[in-house]
Amino acid sequence: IPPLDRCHCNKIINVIHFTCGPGSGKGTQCEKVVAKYGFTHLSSGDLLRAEVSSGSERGKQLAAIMEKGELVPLDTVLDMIKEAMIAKADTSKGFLIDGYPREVRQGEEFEKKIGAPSLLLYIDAKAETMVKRLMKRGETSGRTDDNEETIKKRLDLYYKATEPVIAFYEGRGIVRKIDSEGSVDQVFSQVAKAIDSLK
Ligand SMILES: Nc1nc2c(ncn2[C@@H]2O[C@H](COP(=O)(O)OP(=O)(O)O)[C@@H](O)[C@H]2O)c(=O)[nH]1
Ligand SMILES: Nc1ncnc2c1ncn2[C@@H]1O[C@H](COP(=O)(O)OP(=O)(O)O)[C@@H](O)[C@H]1O
Ligand SMILES: [Mg+2]
Repeated sequence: IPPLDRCHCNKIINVIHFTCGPGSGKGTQCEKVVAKYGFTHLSSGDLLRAEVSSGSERGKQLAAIMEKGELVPLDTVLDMIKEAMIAKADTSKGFLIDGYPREVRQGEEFEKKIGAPSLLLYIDAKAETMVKRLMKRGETSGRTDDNEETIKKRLDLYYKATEPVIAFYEGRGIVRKIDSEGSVDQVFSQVAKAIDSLK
């Protein structure tokens, strides 16, 4: 995929990363942000699951990694996001990148190849809250990674690889920490306040 040419880069406005734990409510909150602000929601997990359901050879390799709760190769997920952003660059009001970065070097690569984020939203949820929500979601999601064993691995990976991302961006003053222990609407009002602070 060609690097983002200058004109596309100029159009990549307002990149907001949603970087928080599995089951913290990223997907739920992104849906509400899209409804209110019209941003383009790109979920790394959804892009990967689409590749898996295409039945491609690459999809099979990705499925094997995802069901173990491990990270897929950086270039794979970054290229998917970049491709999706280029496709929408001309009309997008801003990008909500859900589930990326999941480790510091993903953030660094994103900035090299696409651009710097304006905001990093971090929903702070207790481990037991995330487990409870994912187990509940697993009853209907049909996802191969919403089971007790994989959830535990995803949480371990989150604390080891993803939480350092928050500290990495904290230094730049673009992190907004959201308390997850309220209702979906209470969480969303904090998310909206953080986005409104961008204006
Ligand atoms: N009780 C409760 N459940 C929530 C809340 N936000 C999301 N959920 C549920 O928790 C599960 C995980 O939410 P999701 O948005 O998929 O989180 P993600 O894994 O971070 O993308 C889903 O079943 C949601 O319906 C919340 O604020 N309160
Ligand atoms: N940025 C990423 N880097 C590497 N792997 C990823 C990334 N985003 C998603 N994945 C893979 O897809 C799986 C599901 O991600 P996602 O749908 O964001 O989960 P959730 O919404 O439950 O937090 C992850 O456990 C991981 O295997
Ligand atoms: Mg999600």
